[in-house]
Order: sequence, then structure tokens, then C-alpha cells
Amino acid sequence: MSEDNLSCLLYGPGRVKFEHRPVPEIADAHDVIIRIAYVGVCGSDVHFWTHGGVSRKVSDEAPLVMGHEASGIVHEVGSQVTALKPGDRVAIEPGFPCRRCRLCKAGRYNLCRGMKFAADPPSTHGTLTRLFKIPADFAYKIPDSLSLQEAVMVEPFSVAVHGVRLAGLEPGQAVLVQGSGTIGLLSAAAAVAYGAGSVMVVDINEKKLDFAKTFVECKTFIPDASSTPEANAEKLKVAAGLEDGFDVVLECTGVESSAQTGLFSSAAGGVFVQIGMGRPKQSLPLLDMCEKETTLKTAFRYGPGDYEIALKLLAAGKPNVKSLISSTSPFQEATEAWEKTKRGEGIKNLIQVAED
Ligand SMILES: NC(=O)c1ccc[n+]([C@@H]2O[C@H](COP(=O)([O-])OP(=O)(O)OC[C@H]3O[C@@H](n4cnc5c(N)ncnc54)[C@H](O)[C@@H]3O)[C@@H](O)[C@H]2O)c1
Ligand SMILES: OC[C@H](O)C(O)[C@@H](O)CO
Repeated sequence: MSEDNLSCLLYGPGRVKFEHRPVPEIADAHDVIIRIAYVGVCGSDVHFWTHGGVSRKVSDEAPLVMGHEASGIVHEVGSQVTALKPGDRVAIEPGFPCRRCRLCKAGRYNLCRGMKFAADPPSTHGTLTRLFKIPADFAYKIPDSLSLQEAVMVEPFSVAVHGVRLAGLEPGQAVLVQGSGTIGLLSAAAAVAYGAGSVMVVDINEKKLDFAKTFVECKTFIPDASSTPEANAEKLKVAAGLEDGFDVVLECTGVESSAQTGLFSSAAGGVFVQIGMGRPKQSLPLLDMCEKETTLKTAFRYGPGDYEIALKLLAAGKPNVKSLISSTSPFQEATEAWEKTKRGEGIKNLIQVAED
């Protein structure tokens, strides 16, 4: 296999170049170098491809290697690495916290201000590269039961596991999942894995809900676009057969009216977790929340334990994510995978980085 480090860099909206970057070298004895196998396309990649970034943007002066959902094969290990060896197949956790700050020490490393998250401008390069160096404890060995393609799904599934753990979901509880995209589907599956008594999935797209029913045991609901969030919440409760409402709501659209519907349909004493990220400012029905003592939580990526749990559940087929993987594009056609996702084609489109 060649030792090149061909990488896909974004220079601005719609502008990528494939360039040979320096081959990484082990400097810290606890690091490993991974030969990237597959990279998944996430909505944020499409946003970068279309707009060049979110708040911080790439530029001609500071182009960025894209990609953060990835799997690969260990290529080289530092002298202190004992848990991995060359040839091991791994899922990659793509954000590296400082490990020293107050939040890291409090076990909330996803909130670390010094986080270096893959494909985060201006300077943290991502995983769309042949060779990627990471701390060994952020590379998770995958069992034989999981393919390298499926291992890409550990990243978005960790988002879902993080949300369900934040909710403190208890066995038997009634769960509402809003949004039937990758994150919603995986959140519904995580809720089932954590023992939800019932799961209702909501989306405005009927086809997405048809798929949800094939992926996870759930009821589905399409909100009425001409109704208010209060009215949709009442209809939702009736459709779920719940007089009081849902014990746990996992909001996975980022859309304001959806969050409002979710809050109105939560039971008194219920927990609402905002996982979707949409417009920066949105209004919430605070009076209704006060009268129900709703617990509102917000979720950002994943933290300690989430990757391990997500990997164990996926390895046990809870859920089986094969049906979420819609296509695989060759590395040099990465932009086609972004375009497919932009057109709404498929659920998880992959890019194959490794040479056959
Ligand atoms: N919190 C985090 O760390 C984190 C991590 C990853 C993604 N996200 C966010 O999670 C959200 C979902 O991500 P995804 O990849 O599944 O996106 P997606 O676009 O694939 O799915 C969103 C779904 O919401 C549906 N939808 C849109 N408006 C709706 C409405 N009013 N009511 C019900 N459904 C509606 C869409 O039809 C779509 O199926 C995004 O906002 C994304 O930014 C958050
Ligand atoms: O799963 C993690 C998310 O996709 C990331 O935060 C991404 O949206 C941008 O960095």
C-alpha cells in the first residue's frame, strides 16, 4: 500500500482540492495512525460544502480537510499503546479534548473549550484523508460482527446515546422522537435499546416515517402544517394513546415549531432533550413548561462512555444499521456523496477512502 496522504480539502463553498499532505508521524507515544477506510456524510458536511462553514468558515488561506464520521485500520502505534496493534479495525471518535480543563476533569469533555474536533475551522483537519493521527483512546476496536462501513455509524449513534442518557430514560417510558433523519432514527433505536415502553416518531415527510417503521418498532405521526404546536401536541397524545403525554421527548429536527410541539406534548414532570440544532434563537412555551415542571436539557455531541455504549449496542445489532447505509462513493468522488445527501438521496452516504 502506498504511503501517500492524499486528502480532500475544502477551500470555500463548492471548491475542493485533493492534495498530498505530509504523512503523519507519531510524536506522542500514546498516539496511533489510522488508515481511514470509510467516512460518512453528515448534514454539517453538506452545510460546509454549500456555505464554506457555519460561524467559522474555510478560506483560500485556511482550507480544511473535511469529514468526521470515520472508521479505519490501525497503521502504526506509539510505543506506549498497548490496547491496539497494526491491523486492528477501529471506529474513530473525532474530537480530542484538552483533558486538563475544569470541564474535562468534571467528565464533560464534549464541552471542552480546547476541543479539537475533526473538520472544525480554522485549523483542525478532518478524516477525509488517507492517514489520520489520533490519541489511541479515541480509536475503538470493533468486533468481527461489525463491518468498517457500519462502524462509521458509531459516531451519529453516539449522539443518540448521549441524548438518551441525558434524558435518564427509564424502562417502560413513553418516548417521542421528532425527526426521522439519521439522528432521529438512531435516537429512536437508542430509546428502544434503553427499554422505552413505546416510541412515537414524528416527521413531515411520509417516506421517512415509512422507513422508520422498518427500522425500529414505533408508531408514526405527521404534524399538520396548518395547525398550531398546541393542537399538534394534542393530536399526538391521542395518536399515542397517552392522556398525560410523553415521559421523554428527543427533539431531532432543530425546527422551532417542532420543539414547541414536543414541549406541549411532554407529560407533567417529563424530560425534553434538544438534540437538533437549528436557528440560533427560538421561542419556547415557558409557562406551560413551568406548570408541568418540564426538565429541558440540551445535547452536544457525546461524552465519556457514549462511544463505548454505542459500539456495544451496534455490535449486538441493537440496532442493525446496515439498512441506513445507502451508497458508497470512491474517495475522489467525495463531492458526489455530498451532493447526493444535499439532494436528500439516501440516509447515510459513505465515502470509501482506503484503496482497495
Ligand atoms: N446535538 C448534536 O451534537 C448534534 C449532532 C449531530 C446532528 N445534530 C442535529 O440533529 C438534527 C438532525 O440531524 P439529521 O442528520 O438527522 O438531519 P436530517 O435532515 O437528516 O433529519 C431531520 C428530519 O427532520 C424532519 N423535519 C423537518 N422539519 C420538521 C418538523 N417541523 N417536524 C417534524 N420533522 C421535521 C425532516 O423531514 C428530516 O427527516 C440537525 O439539526 C443536526 O444539526 C445535532
Ligand atoms: O456529531 C457531531 C456533529 O455532527 C458535529 O458537531 C458537526 O455537526 C460539526 O462539527
